[in-house]
Amino acid sequence: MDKTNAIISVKELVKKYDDFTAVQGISFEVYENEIFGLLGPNGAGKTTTLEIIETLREKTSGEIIVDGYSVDKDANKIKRIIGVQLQAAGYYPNLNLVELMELFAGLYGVDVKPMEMLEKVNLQDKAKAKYKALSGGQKQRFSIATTLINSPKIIFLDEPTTGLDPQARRNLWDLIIDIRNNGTTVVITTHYMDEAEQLCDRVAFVERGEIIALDTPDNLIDNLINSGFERSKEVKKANLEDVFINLTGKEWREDN
Ligand SMILES: Nc1ncnc2c1ncn2[C@@H]1O[C@H](COP(=O)(O)OP(=O)(O)OP(=O)(O)O)[C@@H](O)[C@H]1O
Repeated sequence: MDKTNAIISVKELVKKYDDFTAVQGISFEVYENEIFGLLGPNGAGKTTTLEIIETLREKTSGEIIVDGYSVDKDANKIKRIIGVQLQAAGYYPNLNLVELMELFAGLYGVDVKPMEMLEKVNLQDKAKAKYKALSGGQKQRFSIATTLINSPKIIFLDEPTTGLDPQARRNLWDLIIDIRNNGTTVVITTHYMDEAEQLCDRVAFVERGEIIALDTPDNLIDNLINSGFERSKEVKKANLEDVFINLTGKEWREDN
């Protein structure tokens, strides 16, 4: 696995909404086959940046290359090699999961076996269930399965675990790691720092449209400690989430 081959290259990206500059000339690379996290406060510019890379939003200036293709010249080629989560509103609530998979496969013009796609995200038992009858975790897993329909080289996940219980989050982490291990690059945004620490090979912190740090979670934490940082409270060897998982188990559950 060549970790230093850039599959996404963003140079001096600027996005203005009228006179407000949401993205202020950021540059970064995402390496092939890594899980890359975009972190930062609400309104920092993460979704804007992702949607410009996904060719869904126009940039103001800058250069973006995705797997050798420029967003300016080859947006359609980029669309073919990426997977993007749809907003839930895009799912017809009265179709079952197999029917929805067939619909999406038709839209992409690819031939996939719906059951195989559902198996990838452990939803084979829900094949005949309607989307609206799924739990929050199952909905997220289904939407991740739809990103894989066109066998993409890169998938983009915008806050995929927001609102999920601890087990469902961990199941989703395992799933995302599996997807990476099978050769797909993953770009993810999250507001959960424990999640970024567990999941991401590298993270970029975005603040007011600028990248203020970019490194592996380990290096960022070590740098902070080396600068003399100490937590104000002694950290115990377990936290309340460990208690939750210990009490309720961490295996796949019917409803998460
Ligand atoms: N279509 C738009 N028109 C005007 N301003 C916008 C538009 N979309 C986003 N913005 C503004 O751009 C800034 C960045 O928004 P963006 O959604 O990219 O942030 P974010 O980092 O993804 O935030 P969150 O964590 O809340 O999802 C915000 O101030 C937002 O209000």
